[in-house]
Amino acid sequence: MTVQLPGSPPTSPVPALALRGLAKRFGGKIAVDGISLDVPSGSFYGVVGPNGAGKTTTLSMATGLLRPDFGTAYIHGVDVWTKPLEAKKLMGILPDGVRLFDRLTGEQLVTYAGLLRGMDRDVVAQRVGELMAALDLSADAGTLVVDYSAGMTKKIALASALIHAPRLLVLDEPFESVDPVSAANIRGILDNYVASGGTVIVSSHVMDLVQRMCDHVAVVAAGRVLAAGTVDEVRDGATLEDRFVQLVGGGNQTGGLEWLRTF
Ligand SMILES: Nc1ncnc2c1ncn2[C@@H]1O[C@H](COP(=O)(O)OP(=O)(O)OP(=O)(O)O)[C@@H](O)[C@H]1O
Repeated sequence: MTVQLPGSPPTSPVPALALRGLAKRFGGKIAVDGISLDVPSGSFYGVVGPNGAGKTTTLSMATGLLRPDFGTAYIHGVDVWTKPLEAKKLMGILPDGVRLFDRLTGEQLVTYAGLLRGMDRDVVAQRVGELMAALDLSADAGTLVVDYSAGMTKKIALASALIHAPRLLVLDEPFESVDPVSAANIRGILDNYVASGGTVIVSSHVMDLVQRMCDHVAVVAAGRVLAAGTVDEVRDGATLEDRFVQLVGGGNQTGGLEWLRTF
């Protein structure tokens, strides 16, 4: 991946996701401060950054969930904000913290996601069964989503994002609350998906996971891209975690809080 200048069109070959000068302000707070980058087609791309860095805001603008103040996003060359229907067909999204229709059962929710995409009912039924089995949710297919645990909710939302076999998957914190066995299952599904030409973008705080799982990474802080490229380019001989701390700053702020040692 390369960082692009704001305003320049997507390069050839067409990236799976191209961001151009994205910016967003909430009141007096600049959440995203002009982010431009290309995510190559077929890459497994990590987006990392400290809390409040602007990752969710950037991914929301990239996927048509939040209108940018400036800039735009292209999915496989299709402008998300001028051709939203065409762009949305190309992607599956696992948003962070967005409410699901949780009065449906898990099976109904994923079926609904497929039918909303205009898919054939028989194809949907077959894929729902396969997805529930792959994500170890078959036994809870008939349980209301409102009664799912946090990890099960993540998995059913992921199934809903996968049902139409999109070319690009954008997953905000897909492993949060997910147990290690399920996380390994999900990683296996995503690895196969990338191996067959799909593109995955994940945001995560777990550097070790990103280093092992992704081939590209962008480090975002204070609404800007601090570094982006292949994981090996960005970590530059160090671990991704050490490089992250170096880039973002902070580190050992363990002074103070003496009162915590007074019991
Ligand atoms: N709807 C909103 N209204 C006001 N401020 C917001 C809103 N959404 C995000 N922000 C602010 O924008 C900044 C970026 O938030 P964002 O959620 O994009 O960060 P993040 O990198 O995803 O953080 P985290 O890793 O903690 O999930 C933060 O300062 C946050 O408080």
